[in-house]
Amino acid sequence: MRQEQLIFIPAPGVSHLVSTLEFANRLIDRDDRILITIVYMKSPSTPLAELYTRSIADSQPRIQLVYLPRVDPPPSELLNSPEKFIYAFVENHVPKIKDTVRKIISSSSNSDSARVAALVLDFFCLSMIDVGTELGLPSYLFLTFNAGFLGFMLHLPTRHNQISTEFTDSDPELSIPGFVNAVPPGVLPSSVFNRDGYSTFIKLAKKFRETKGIIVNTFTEMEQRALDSFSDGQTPPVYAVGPVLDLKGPDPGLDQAHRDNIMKWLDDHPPSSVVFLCFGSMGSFGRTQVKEIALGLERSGHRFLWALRSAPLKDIMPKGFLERINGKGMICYDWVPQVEILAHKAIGGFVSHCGWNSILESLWHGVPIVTWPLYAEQQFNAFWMVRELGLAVEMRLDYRIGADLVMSDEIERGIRRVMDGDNEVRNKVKEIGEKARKAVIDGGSSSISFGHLIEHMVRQQ
Ligand SMILES: O=c1ccn([C@@H]2O[C@H](COP(=O)(O)OP(=O)(O)O[C@H]3O[C@H](CO)[C@@H](O)[C@H](O)[C@H]3O)[C@@H](O)[C@H]2O)c(=O)[nH]1
Repeated sequence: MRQEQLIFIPAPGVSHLVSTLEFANRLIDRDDRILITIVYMKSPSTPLAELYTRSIADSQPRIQLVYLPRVDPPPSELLNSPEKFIYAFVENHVPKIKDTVRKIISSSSNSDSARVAALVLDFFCLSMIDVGTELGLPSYLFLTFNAGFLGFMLHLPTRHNQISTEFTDSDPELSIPGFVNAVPPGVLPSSVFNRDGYSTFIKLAKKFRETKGIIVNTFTEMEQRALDSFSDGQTPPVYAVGPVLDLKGPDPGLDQAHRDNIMKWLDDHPPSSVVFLCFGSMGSFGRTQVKEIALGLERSGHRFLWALRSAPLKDIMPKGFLERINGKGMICYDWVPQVEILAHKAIGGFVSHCGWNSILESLWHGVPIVTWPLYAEQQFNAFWMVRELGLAVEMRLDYRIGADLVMSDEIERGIRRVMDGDNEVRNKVKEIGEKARKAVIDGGSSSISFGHLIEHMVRQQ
């Protein structure tokens, strides 16, 4: 049996790795011929991502991890800017590693018993498609975002042909094939309002159609309309293979006592009575916003589990807050086992920044979200879930980190809306969660799509 090697080039953040590595595992489970090489970019700022990637590679002999040598990082003023991060990564970092990646791929020799079949690229690494082309290898995009966002990316070059400058707040709403509603510019990623960020988006968007296929972490039952719009004869085949979730969570080193403490606390509360607040791998707030959240939580009267993810801020909490919430609320200053928490029956709602993994994990467990997007494509995701799919309730759709404060009364209203609101969204979320589980089992839509993808990837040469 000839082995088929796939070379994955993921972005180094944990939230991109979590679905990418789970996808790699599923490919291996599905097909004995497949071997996977992960080309890993070490970064001192992502120790958890490295630990997680190592643990996956250690547990699966058919996944090989190749570390790229460190290169000088892009200037920190670019890396730390939400508008310029994509420009910094794509235009400054990726070019510095291209040669090494080319060498790694070239040295992954083809033989009678094994061949390199394809590259699997993250959105942020899509310009590596040039390396694939030089070496005569097909490239696939593994998109860690949703099909709605894919629709936006595929539409960008059309918009660019008419208006070739970055977006502005006064731009008209966008009409995108496959969308019910026009898209207000306020929900687009902040990078597209910046000249450099916009040019990077256009560059990447043009590459989408050069891929051999686009793999999306979604499922047909949820995003049928958007997915149908890609059968336009111009878009490469799109494979909806999700939800691709690691239900154990991307945190192999998490302290067991911390985990147990949270789970024990949840065990003491009635079903669907606790609202969970967590803002992804990087989301945190300044002191004044933290105080408003505390006030909003208290006024809502609901039990809560709040992943605050910053040093204990006892001095800025409202006076007497920590004593008053005793027993009714739990604040965690550290990473929490989010997937396990969402699976707990005590959780009744989720205040989320709308990262795509968080959304999928929440739907999977039938927990409705109230939207509080912060950066990246999260505003778009909030719009998509609330306005297009009716699968979340709105606190904010277009909030951006560092913008105005979200005041306690708005937070209180948002929490009440998700915890006490009518059951329409909750029921829809439960239903779609069941459909998600069916999609990935044998004969389900994503499982079938997965099969087509493997055929395409390993039989096409
Ligand atoms: O305390 C925590 C915080 C996060 N997580 C997990 O970390 C992942 C976070 O992923 P996601 O919800 O997608 O959020 P981000 O970390 O913000 O993800 C980035 O990557 C996503 C996928 O590409 C994008 O949708 C987001 O906008 C982008 O910010 C999820 O698996 C969470 O379960 C935990 O387990 N515990």
